[in-house]
Amino acid sequence: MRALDDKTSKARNRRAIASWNYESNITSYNENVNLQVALEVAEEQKEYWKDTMSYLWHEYQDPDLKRMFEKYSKLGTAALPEDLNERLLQAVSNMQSNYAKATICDYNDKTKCDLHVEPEVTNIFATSNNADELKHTWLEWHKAAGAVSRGNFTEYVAMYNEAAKLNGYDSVAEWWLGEYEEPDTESQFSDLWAEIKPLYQQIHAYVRRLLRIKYGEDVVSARGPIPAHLLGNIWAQTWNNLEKFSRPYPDKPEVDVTANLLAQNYTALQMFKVADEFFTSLGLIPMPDLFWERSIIEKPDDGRDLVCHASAWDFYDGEDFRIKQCTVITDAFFKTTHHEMGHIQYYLQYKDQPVIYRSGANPGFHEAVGDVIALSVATPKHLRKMGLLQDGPDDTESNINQLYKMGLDKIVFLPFAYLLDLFRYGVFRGTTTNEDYNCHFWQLRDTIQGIEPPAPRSEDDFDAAAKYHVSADVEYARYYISYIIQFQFHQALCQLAGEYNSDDSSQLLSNCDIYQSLEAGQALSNMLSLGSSKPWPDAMEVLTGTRKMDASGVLGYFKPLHDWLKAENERNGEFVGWEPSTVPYC
Ligand SMILES: C=C(C[SeH])C(=O)N1CCC[C@H]1C(=O)O
Ligand SMILES: [Zn+2]
Repeated sequence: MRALDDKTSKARNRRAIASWNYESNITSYNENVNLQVALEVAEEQKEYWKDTMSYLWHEYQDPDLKRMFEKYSKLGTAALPEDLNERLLQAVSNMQSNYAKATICDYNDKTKCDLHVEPEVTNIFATSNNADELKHTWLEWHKAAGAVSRGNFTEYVAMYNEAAKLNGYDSVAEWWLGEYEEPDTESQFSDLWAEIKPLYQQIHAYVRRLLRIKYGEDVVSARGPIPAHLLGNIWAQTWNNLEKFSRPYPDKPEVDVTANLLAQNYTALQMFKVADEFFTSLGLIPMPDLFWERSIIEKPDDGRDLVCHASAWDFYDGEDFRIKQCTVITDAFFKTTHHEMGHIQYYLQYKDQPVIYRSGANPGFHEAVGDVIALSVATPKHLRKMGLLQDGPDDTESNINQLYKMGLDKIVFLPFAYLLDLFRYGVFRGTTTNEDYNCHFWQLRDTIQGIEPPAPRSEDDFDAAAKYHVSADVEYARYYISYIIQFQFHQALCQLAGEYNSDDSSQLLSNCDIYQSLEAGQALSNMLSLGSSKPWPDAMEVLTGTRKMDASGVLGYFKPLHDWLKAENERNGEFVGWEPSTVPYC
């Protein structure tokens, strides 16, 4: 096992270096080297795999050894014959490169056609109140980043499904769901959504009313879905840019730190240093020197093409861990910095595990670590401690405003994250074919998320690929699960930090800040250091004492807001829920 571990560590290290070089500087040379290294490593893995499978590991009694062999037995895409693996890698590389290089023309200045999704398109959606500008930008981005990738996506699905079958799965859908290691994972996901949906419908109805007032009845209907281009985000996945004009108590101060970050001349490096200090205040591991030397934390200004979408990297040598993000000094990026640093902390916590166990207990765990920390950072109490928020009232109205701001990020995100992989499960299983990609995508957006496209859509479009993770082959249920379990983790950590007691209604979970709690830090470390060496319920139990992913955390956290929204929607006679869209999209 030791020898296999070393070989696997070196192989993964080689792959990570080639991928990093390509994604941080997209040239045809770097793209080809990345492809070649991936193919070479796949051939090496095939050799190790034949040798590993020569052992009668199914008979082993030692559960740990058996778990390791079980994980090694999944060869992944390396199971493909080399020519099919090359086609798969090329298809993903084409989509990823297209997404990274995609640019559109500005609405106001038709000669300015160098707008990327980060930072320009993101900034337009954060600041514009011009429905026509937003519609133009939405349509242009979905054409440049989505429709173009339809052919490569179809090739990717075919090759990836071949690999799934060679790994013993009916399709990639079962492979992705298999990463959660429970036979009823798919119904667990659906049951969780059924519990959360009523809360989402309330915030959806409240926001739709205010958008109707702002843009008028003929743009935002009273009983229909909300047009996707009016929600402050190019994918309509989080709506926090609507907080300014829609918070429940507008006369109470807004809780957005962007202005203060800028006023205090925060740099990207300072945001990273502040995030690092929160983790070390819990007794967790500081970012190593190599991290500060090799990370890319701002968009390079040398005109290169690169993948700007934030990412955290493990180079599987126990020393080299990096973040790559095109940081902009905003409230949103302050959160993203903590999110990415949560990945690095997890890598550091399990770096002494066998390589095969150096991953999250399940994919949702990895996405939850940084967000759990950010739940404490985002409290007015903590932001004031950091001098990022003026002193202000700590009354019920302010708490509702705070919960609303959090809800525009966390509640709103859940149906989006859930449907993105419902869509791809259908594609991988063949119930959605390339004749109805866009029709089925918008049926899910309409029925589950209650949003509609700003203009008619057809199969000349392919809007799903305009989302990074679809173009870059990144599974997305991990975020859906993260946004549920992070509240279970937060509750456990807050109790350990003495910041929350379920019997004491005066201590709100949404006002808990675990900063400097060594007890909380130790409990978190005890869970993270396991990596994927144990089934995720064991890891969950170490921190929370429970073995289930359940919605009680998120529903408990937002209960005061849920009650307020119900009363407010009733008071306004607002229709809760939505009728099917009348915009043609099939
Ligand atoms: C920040 C990352 C890198 Se793992 C990310 O992709 N996230 C974090 C929130 C959800 C998802 C997204 O941006 O769509
Ligand atoms: Zn992440």
